[in-house]
Amino acid sequence: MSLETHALGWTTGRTVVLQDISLTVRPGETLGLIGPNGSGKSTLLRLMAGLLRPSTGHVELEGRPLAALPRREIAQRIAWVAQQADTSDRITARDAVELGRTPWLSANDPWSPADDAIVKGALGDVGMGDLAARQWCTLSGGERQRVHIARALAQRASVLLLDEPTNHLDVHHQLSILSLVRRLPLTSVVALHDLNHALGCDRVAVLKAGRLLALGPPREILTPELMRGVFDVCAHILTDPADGAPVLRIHPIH
Ligand SMILES: Nc1ncnc2c1ncn2[C@@H]1O[C@H](COP(=O)(O)OP(=O)(O)OP(=O)(O)O)[C@@H](O)[C@H]1O
Repeated sequence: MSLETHALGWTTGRTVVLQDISLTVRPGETLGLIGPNGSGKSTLLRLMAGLLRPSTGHVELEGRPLAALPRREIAQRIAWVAQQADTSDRITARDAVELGRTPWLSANDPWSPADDAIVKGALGDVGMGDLAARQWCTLSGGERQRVHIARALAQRASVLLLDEPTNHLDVHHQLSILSLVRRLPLTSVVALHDLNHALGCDRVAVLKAGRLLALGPPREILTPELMRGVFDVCAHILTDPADGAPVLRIHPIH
């Protein structure tokens, strides 16, 4: 399912946070969203998710304006994993993942064994099957993050929007979650700080000060010049002699 932004902008008070963002997320691709702190990544994701109303421009889902779609349909099509989301409710990990099925339930479509299977599968996909019965408040930050991702997977949406999903995760789970996202037959947009993770995306979009600076395959976009201009670092791509994979070496300019 394609997701497009057309001249999208968001202003709060006198601050222009995002300006003139036009891009197409292609069906099935994983698009990495990168940029320095405060460049507008979360704001762009929230606009794409329909959680914020654009000040200018609009978002289209499969050619239809997001603003014209009913909330329930948006929830069936777009799953969103926030950077930080918490709850003080007394719920288990499984309860949290079951919330992902909400957009699909109705009086005519009550909870069924198929929903149980989807929830179980999603918990297993993020390696949380063994902790399904644990109370939310007893989970570590990384375990909570994995449950959030499982909740989004259980939603069975066609578009997955993730805001720094590797936050709190140990290196094993960072890699397994990102490779899971890449393998899923979904259209995904992932805000990332680790540029080596961005190298694994189909394409990257680079934001700076609320503007889209570049969009394309990571090896073409992440040039030493761009990395210096956007992130104020020296960086170049090396090739791992073991398997030929690209690796970004990053160091300070001075
Ligand atoms: N509600 C708001 N009111 C005022 N300023 C805001 C608001 N929301 C976002 N901003 C500002 O907009 C800018 C972009 O914020 P955003 O969270 O989108 O950036 P980001 O690229 O996701 O940053 P980070 O990498 O630090 O998570 C920041 O300067 C932020 O302070």
